[in-house]
Amino acid sequence: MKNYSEDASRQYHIQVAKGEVGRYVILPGDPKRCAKIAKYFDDPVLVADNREYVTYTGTLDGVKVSVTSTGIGGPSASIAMEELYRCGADTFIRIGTCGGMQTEVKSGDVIVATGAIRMEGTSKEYAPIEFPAVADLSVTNALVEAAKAEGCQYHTGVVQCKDAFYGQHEPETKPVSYELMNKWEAWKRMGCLASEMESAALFIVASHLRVRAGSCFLVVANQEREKLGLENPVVHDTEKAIQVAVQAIRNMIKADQNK
Ligand SMILES: O=P(O)(O)O[C@H]1O[C@H](CO)[C@@H](O)[C@H]1O
Ligand SMILES: O=c1cc[nH]c(=O)[nH]1
Repeated sequence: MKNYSEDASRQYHIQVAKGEVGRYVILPGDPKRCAKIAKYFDDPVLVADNREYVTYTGTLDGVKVSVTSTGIGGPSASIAMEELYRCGADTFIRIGTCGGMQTEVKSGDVIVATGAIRMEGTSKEYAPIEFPAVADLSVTNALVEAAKAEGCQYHTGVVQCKDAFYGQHEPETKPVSYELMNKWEAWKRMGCLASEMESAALFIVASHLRVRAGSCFLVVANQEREKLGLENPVVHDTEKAIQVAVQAIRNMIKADQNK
């Protein structure tokens, strides 16, 4: 593909060059989360800061690792993964925030996604809707092992992805969100744990590129608990979920070294 970047050695959006990232990359949505994640690396260096894409590279257990923010939604997340892949990355862990959907999913809990509902647009430009958005098994196992080791309250299962954040939170005010309102009940009955915005696109792009991807999230709040009058504080501290993602990368490094 033609590279539109002024500096042709750098990817157009993330402004990273080949070799500047490790094969293991943590993907938060929020660019401000990158510095918090890089603090867990040895010798972290800011590689690039362009648009919503902030990248740091350092090491974990002597192995080169990176963090790149993806911004909000599938379009920018897919760009991050495609360009990071061109720079040498092949193992990705998204660490995000989500809204709980099952009553047992509480604010502050951690979710590890095993798959994602493709109610967003980006993944449909990569694969027919029949192809499932599934997390890589080795990354998912590494995340579960990490969640156990970190001693957090965690859940594993399917998450839902959409493009309209306010379609999730105020569907009754948005006529075209009727489809989402109806399907929301079906997803809940099928056990869908939480809603967020990037994993479906990331899992499908990962399948397309034949790379490994998984996701973990902090549950910020749960609108279903709110509706039932159950306790539902808002939690913003992503530190525990970050620690799970970092430990999962360490687990992946170890597993890959023992192959
Ligand atoms: O906290 P991040 O990683 O951005 O993830 C969630 O938060 C944003 C919406 O507030 C969406 O990107 C959603 O997926
Ligand atoms: O409810 C929520 C919280 C975070 N992110 C989402 O997409 N939804």
